[in-house]
Amino acid sequence: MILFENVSKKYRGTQKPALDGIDLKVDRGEFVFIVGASGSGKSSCLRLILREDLQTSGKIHVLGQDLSKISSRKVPYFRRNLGTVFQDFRLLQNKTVYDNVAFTLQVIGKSRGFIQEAVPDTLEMVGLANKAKRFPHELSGGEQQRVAIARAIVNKPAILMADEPTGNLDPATSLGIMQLLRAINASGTTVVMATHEATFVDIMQQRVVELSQGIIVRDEVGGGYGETASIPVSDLSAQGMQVLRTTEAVVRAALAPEEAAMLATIGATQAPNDPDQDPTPASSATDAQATAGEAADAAETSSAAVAEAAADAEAAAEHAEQAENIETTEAAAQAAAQAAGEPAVPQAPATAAEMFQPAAEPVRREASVYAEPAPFGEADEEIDDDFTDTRDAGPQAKRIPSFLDPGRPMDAVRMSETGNLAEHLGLLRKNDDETDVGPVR
Ligand SMILES: Nc1ncnc2c1ncn2[C@@H]1O[C@H](COP(=O)(O)OP(=O)(O)OP(=O)(O)O)[C@@H](O)[C@H]1O
Repeated sequence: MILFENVSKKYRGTQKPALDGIDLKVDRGEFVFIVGASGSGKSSCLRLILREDLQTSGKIHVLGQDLSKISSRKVPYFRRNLGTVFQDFRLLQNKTVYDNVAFTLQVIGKSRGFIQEAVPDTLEMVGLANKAKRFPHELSGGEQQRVAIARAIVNKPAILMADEPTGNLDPATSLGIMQLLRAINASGTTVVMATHEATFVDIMQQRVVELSQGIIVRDEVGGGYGETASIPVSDLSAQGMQVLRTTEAVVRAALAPEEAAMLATIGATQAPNDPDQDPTPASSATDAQATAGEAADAAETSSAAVAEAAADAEAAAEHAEQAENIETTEAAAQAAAQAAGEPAVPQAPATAAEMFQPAAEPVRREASVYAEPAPFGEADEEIDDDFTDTRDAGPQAKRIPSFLDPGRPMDAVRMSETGNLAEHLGLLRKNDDETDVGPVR
């Protein structure tokens, strides 16, 4: 689906290439994080995939097309198959939420009937059905990013590219955005996301491609953010470590209600401990009711874990004033407050059960049904790409995210207390002089 062969990119007037001999293959349905310190080449990589720029050498194929052979005239057609989301949302300020999303379809000449159906469906999916008439300045940052995501997916792209989509958002809001991206991926869309958000990368356990000075230094399935892309561990005080751990504990705990709902849904439809099976909706009204009831029960149970994590985070936040080089204190406290007093994910589109139902059948039928994109040029004969296949057979489409795996223990707070999280994050390593100065988590 995306293939880089020995790709280099050198900008005019620069000494070193931004990308230096990159080989990368992304298959249909994958969720890939691209991580790395600032300036490592993440955005350059995304820009090449989008054909916003051309490589200096090497070959790039996306959706079966050799990008260097697509004429400028055909580039807009090519891009119809790619959705893009950026850190700064890039919404049209003088248009309503509805019109921002509809505009994408109007530009490419979709019929009014199609637009009238697709836009509400997509807004429903991102949880903004009731904000269709609002203008961007009337929305929170998280809501604006949801509009941007709706705009990116309304034309059912094969690939969703996200460049630091949570960069301007607080942890709790970011969590909702990540859940949304995960649901979109679960419906079959390939997601490629450049990010500095170590916590989410660690938790989601998807494929991680790490860049350092334009070179891929790691390509790992189910990886974490990695130390070289993170803060220098040696700089962390004990209190700082505690905050770091607690932040992840809070995020995990905040996920718990949804996990519980997911598990209840899965439990109603498939054998436990079988993460390879796709969750499918309940087969009858009775089943659906039972599932909803179980989800509610499970969510209630898990709220205790949320409260516990919140208390833990508040305690950590008190200590964190002394922690140098750590700016996550406020974020941890915010997440704690969210977890303690409000629904765990205030920006989430709906209840946990509703959130995950679209990832199964309804999404494929409605806003996330990814029809075959219209052809935009001659097919590349060299590459036997799966561009025209149906979308729901991707590897991730059949996979439950690993942290929702019923077989995986999920006592995040306990993990935090016992130091297992630190181990998971690689924070127990001593004398690590390989770390790069990256973003503060
Ligand atoms: N248009 C440009 N002209 C010249 N140099 C550029 C240009 N764009 C990027 N670079 C350089 O290429 C290198 C990689 O930049 P890139 O934006 O891809 O990194 P990044 O990993 O996305 O960084 P960040 O996380 O800060 O966004 C950097 O050294 C940057 O200065």
